Amino acid sequence: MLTAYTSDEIRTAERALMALLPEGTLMRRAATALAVACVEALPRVYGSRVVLLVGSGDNGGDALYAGALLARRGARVDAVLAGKRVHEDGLAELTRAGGRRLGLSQGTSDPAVRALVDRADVLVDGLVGIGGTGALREPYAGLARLAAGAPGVVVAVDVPSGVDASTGEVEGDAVTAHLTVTFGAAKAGLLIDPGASRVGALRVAGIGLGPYLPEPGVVALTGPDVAGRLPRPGAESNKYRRGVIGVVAGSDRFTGAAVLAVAGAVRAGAGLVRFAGAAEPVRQVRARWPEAVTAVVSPGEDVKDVGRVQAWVVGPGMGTDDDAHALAASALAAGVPALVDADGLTLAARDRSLLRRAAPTLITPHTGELGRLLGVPADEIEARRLYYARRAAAELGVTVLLKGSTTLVAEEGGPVRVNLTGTPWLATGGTGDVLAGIAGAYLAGGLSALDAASCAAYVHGLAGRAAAGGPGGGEAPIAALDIARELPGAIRSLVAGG
Ligand SMILES: NC(=O)C1=CN([C@@H]2O[C@H](COP(=O)(O)OP(=O)(O)OC[C@H]3O[C@@H](n4cnc5c(N)ncnc54)[C@H](O)[C@@H]3O)[C@@H](O)[C@H]2O)[C@@H](O)CC1
Ligand SMILES: [K+]
Repeated sequence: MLTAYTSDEIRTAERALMALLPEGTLMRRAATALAVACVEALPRVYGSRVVLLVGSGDNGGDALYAGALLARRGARVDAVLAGKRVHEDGLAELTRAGGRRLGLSQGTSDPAVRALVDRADVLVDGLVGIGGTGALREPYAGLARLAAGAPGVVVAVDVPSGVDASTGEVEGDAVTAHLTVTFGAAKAGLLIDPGASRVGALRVAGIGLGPYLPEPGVVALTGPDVAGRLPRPGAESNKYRRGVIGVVAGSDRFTGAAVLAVAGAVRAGAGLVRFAGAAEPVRQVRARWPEAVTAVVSPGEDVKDVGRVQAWVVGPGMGTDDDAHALAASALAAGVPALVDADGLTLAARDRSLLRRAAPTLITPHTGELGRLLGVPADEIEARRLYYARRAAAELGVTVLLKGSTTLVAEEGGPVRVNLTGTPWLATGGTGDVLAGIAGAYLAGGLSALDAASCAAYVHGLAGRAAAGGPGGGEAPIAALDIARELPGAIRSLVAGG
């Protein structure tokens, strides 16, 4: 499991470790790791051009010491000093190694600065790290904008400047890096969008913090973590033991959501899928998925009559009228785990009592749906994903899988799980319905809501990548059913450790 921390947690651990080491040891460790990363990013060090954007704190100090190491190996190193202060020992070290310095007396539009940035093979962002607060101020903001047009490799020191290391929030301008070398442990903000998309490749450089770190507030499951959690049939299994999932989805107007949710459930390995809905989606599910047991439910009928179910998925494409409400309410009245998605969430935004259940409840909103549930604009949720995922879990008393650029799974009192698989091509209609089916199958298979949600997001992301990828490399658009098709292969390779 990958663990990630806030700036304060990192600082506390650093202080504890620093107290035991000679002064400057940690910075030298950090700078060495940074220099190694720069060396690896360059075709050759000797004669290459390295430009350091140096802020006034220790983040700038790291850049200066790393610059000194690169200068000693024959790189031409220029430091652009952006702050009112500078790490004096670091600057002295760079100067001794033959590096040069440039002030910003003429501001960030200084042609000399622009020329340096334009010709840099590697641009090192040492403006701010975990000491950054709020939006980048000038002249740092101007340098971040300049870095955006840099033709060379942009390497961020600890954190891309402008990204909140604790949350991933980005208030103003921020550096977009090709590579981020972060020290001691991952920071939560490097894993969560919008910050995560500024990070590029992430390298965690050990500096010995491990024993001093607290329980993490943010974690990410790795392949083996997911493989070890997935329900797997044993010799004693039968379809009922493996988990019967009930799906309430689709309507006479929207039939595709029903087919897709059932596809996810079947392909994720549910023992049995029971589908309950209006006549037209039932017809379509039957035609596409003969494995599913279907029942037409007329308005006013109770879904409990369709047979035994170990977890319900309620919502995709079911509509939001009174009949849909009654149907959702009858499924959610069951004392088994339930997943509420899509139209089910719109219904719950109007009538929160739908989510007040004794059995585990997992909701799978995108930012718009969560916005309606919490009464907050969607773009506000997009900007502060970690905060709102946690808040929703606490306020609604449910497990929350917040979909989007980085999927988060939050439950009150525990660390938030970030999903690291996926591809931007997944942002297309119907993929959420497949995800609901997968997570529902895992709930029915006995996983907790937290594990069902995070394992489903992981395999859904893997299958999405497989669907988008081709034999020649690169990625192409995908359709939601492609994800269901790729699920068995994705799960097979995951379980095999591939
Ligand atoms: N503490 C330690 O033991 C270690 C720290 N290291 C480095 O030290 C960094 C933290 O150093 P600092 O605590 O000095 O903090 P930073 O260097 O991250 O930033 C603080 C400086 O940036 C300015 N600043 C903050 N927010 C700003 C904004 N929005 N716009 C413009 N300027 C802003 C502050 O006025 C202050 O001068 C880490 O990220 C890491 O790079 C590493 O050397 C490893 C060891
Ligand atoms: K930085």
